[in-house]
Amino acid sequence: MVVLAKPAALEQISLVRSPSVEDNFGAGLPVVDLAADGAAGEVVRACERFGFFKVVSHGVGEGVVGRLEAEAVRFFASPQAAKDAHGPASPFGYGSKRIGRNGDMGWLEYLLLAIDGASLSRSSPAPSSSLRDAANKYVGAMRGMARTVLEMVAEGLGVAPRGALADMVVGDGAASDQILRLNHYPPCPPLLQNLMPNCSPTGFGEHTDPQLISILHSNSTSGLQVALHHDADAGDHQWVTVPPDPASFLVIVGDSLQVMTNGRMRSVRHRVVANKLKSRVSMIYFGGPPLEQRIAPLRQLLVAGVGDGEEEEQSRYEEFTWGEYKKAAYLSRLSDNRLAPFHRQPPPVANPLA
Ligand SMILES: C=C1C[C@]23C[C@@]1(O)CC[C@H]2[C@@]12CC[C@H](O)[C@@](C)(C(=O)O1)[C@H]2[C@@H]3C(=O)O
Ligand SMILES: O=C(O)CCC(=O)C(=O)O
Ligand SMILES: [Fe+2]
Repeated sequence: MVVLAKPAALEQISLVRSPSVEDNFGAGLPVVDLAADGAAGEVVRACERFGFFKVVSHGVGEGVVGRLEAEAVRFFASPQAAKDAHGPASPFGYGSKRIGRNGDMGWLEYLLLAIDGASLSRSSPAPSSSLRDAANKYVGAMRGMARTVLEMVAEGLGVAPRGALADMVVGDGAASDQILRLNHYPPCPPLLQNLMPNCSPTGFGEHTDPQLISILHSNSTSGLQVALHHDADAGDHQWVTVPPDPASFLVIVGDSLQVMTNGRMRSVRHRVVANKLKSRVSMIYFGGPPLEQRIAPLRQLLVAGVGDGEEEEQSRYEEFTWGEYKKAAYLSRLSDNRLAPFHRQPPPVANPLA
């Protein structure tokens, strides 16, 4: 028997089947033109069916994106010692391979930056003033897009006021919990390709994002896969590659939005597989509410369509605050189903024979 040993650099990083063109999302990829009439309905449909969508006509200038991406590339290309000076990530700062503090590993390096209001937090310093300036402009653009999308979610669901969700994340007075993440996935090491040509290292293991929404941009290197929904929780899912498009963004539904819509919208499981030939660089804005925000279904969704004498829809989740959920999330492994402990048991069905 021939036993193939993984290259040492990849120890503890799981391998997955290398994606092929057949795994690509084809014409069914949900795309929303944010400037089109009826966009709010399209946003809701995509979030309910897939838990994510691609955004075009977003109005974010190429320069804003290009400048931060160039800063990220420059930072990741700097000497290891210079990068390590900004780490280890705990959770903010520079991290390499280690994701979170519970043993998850990936073929990537990253910079996790806290956001305070409309700009980077002074308490988790950026590596340079030029990166900070570029990141602040980018964060401004992401906050604008988060507002537009969350207002469309409210409008499309018939929830008033339009700002009910958006204000939690980007409201003027809200001490919301936002994060900016810059990821760099080097190409798969040639040694592994020679040994196991059909396998690729996991860049970022499968997970759902805990916040309300995430807005993701990547360069033109593929790697992101989403689990097609039907029974993702039961482990019965198909990984589909989302073709990269640097001119667009992806909006991803997070666990908190799933709860606030009482499960109508589903947080989508996603992962990144390292590319065989090229580096992938991604930049993600995570929009979470203030720590004390109650995460529970929006009342108007529970009573919508309830007639006289009818009972309103029950929440499918135990109540919690974002602070409580975040604490539990950061104690969990990446692939855990973080909402499972908060699911309410369905009420017992009355026994007709009793
Ligand atoms: C393993 C982990 C990394 C993570 C915190 C966690 O314990 C579980 C959730 C992970 C995640 C996924 C989305 C974002 O990338 C992230 C910053 C977040 O808020 O939750 C990461 C966390 C992290 O990398 O620290
Ligand atoms: O890098 C990517 O494309 C996705 C990363 C991701 O899912 C995350 O940082 O939560
Ligand atoms: Fe994610």
